[in-house]
Amino acid sequence: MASSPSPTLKSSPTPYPLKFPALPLNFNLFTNSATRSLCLRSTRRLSPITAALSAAETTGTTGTDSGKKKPLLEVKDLTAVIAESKQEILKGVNIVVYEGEIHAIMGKNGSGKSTFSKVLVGHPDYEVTGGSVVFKGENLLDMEPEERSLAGLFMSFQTPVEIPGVNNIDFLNMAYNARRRKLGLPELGPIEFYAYLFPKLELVNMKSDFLNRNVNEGFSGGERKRNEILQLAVLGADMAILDEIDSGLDIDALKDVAKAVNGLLTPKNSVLMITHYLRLLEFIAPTCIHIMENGRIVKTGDISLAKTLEKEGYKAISAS
Ligand SMILES: Nc1ncnc2c1ncn2[C@@H]1O[C@H](COP(=O)(O)OP(=O)(O)OP(=O)(O)O)[C@@H](O)[C@H]1O
Repeated sequence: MASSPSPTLKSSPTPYPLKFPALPLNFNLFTNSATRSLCLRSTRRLSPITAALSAAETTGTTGTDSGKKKPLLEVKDLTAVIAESKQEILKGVNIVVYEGEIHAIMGKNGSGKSTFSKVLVGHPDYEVTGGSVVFKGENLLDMEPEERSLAGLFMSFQTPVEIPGVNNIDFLNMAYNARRRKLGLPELGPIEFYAYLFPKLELVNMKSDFLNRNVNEGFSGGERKRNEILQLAVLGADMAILDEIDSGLDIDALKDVAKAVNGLLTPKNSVLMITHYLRLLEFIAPTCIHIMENGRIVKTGDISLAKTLEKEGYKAISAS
């Protein structure tokens, strides 16, 4: 993202062993105009850099019209089952995320939000049974999980995993260098890497002690979340999927994480975040909020949807 030298980096070398099934997909791009019109794209709160670039856009100095943004992620009629039991969880998800946008997915427990994000990154627990996913113009479903992350997809999991015996800085250095190798760039040695890493630590307001601890081992819930954002800051992404990044965070940590995410935003990258609470959305202003119910997005709107939810609960907006 903004502070990363490379815009398309991987969250963690998650070596999912299973091959994702290739599907007969329609490669045509599509526009979900109904969803677009329900989002308040003009009211997104922007980071200072983004705001400056957007201001330049409106005065025409960059030559890019924000109305002509490219779609980054296009999901059409996506259905998926649990690989083992074949139970259908996603029952036709439709969503389009354009460059520079922040989308939030909310929904009752068990509605399919995490499953959707895990299907996007190619988690082997799920099998896609229909629909299409186009990421940066390419068929995402045809890519291996590692290729997806190399293509610029980052996912911060709801429960970040521990990696015993591997310390944080070595892990980050290894993952970052793996990415540089893929890009044909020289690897960074420990000293150079530390110089690159240090400002990212400041960005997430994380103490350097955490670098020498094993990845997530003994980390509190909040520290794990902060560490996930550190990985995002180090590795970068075109699209960051943040699954309940706010859970377990105290108010100061929430502000730090939100500030870090906002600081990583550029007009070119996007965030898809899953949350239950309005409070995160007050710090990271979303372009659109989608409500997921029973494996489908049943409503799309602006921040007022989250405010209604907070006040009245899901009965106020339920489709059923
Ligand atoms: N690997 C799995 N094995 C068995 N059931 C699963 C699996 N993955 C998802 N499910 C089931 O699918 C449904 C959707 O789960 P998912 O985690 O996507 O919901 P969610 O909307 O993210 O919920 P929450 O808000 O509680 O995190 C749930 O009923 C869950 O138990």
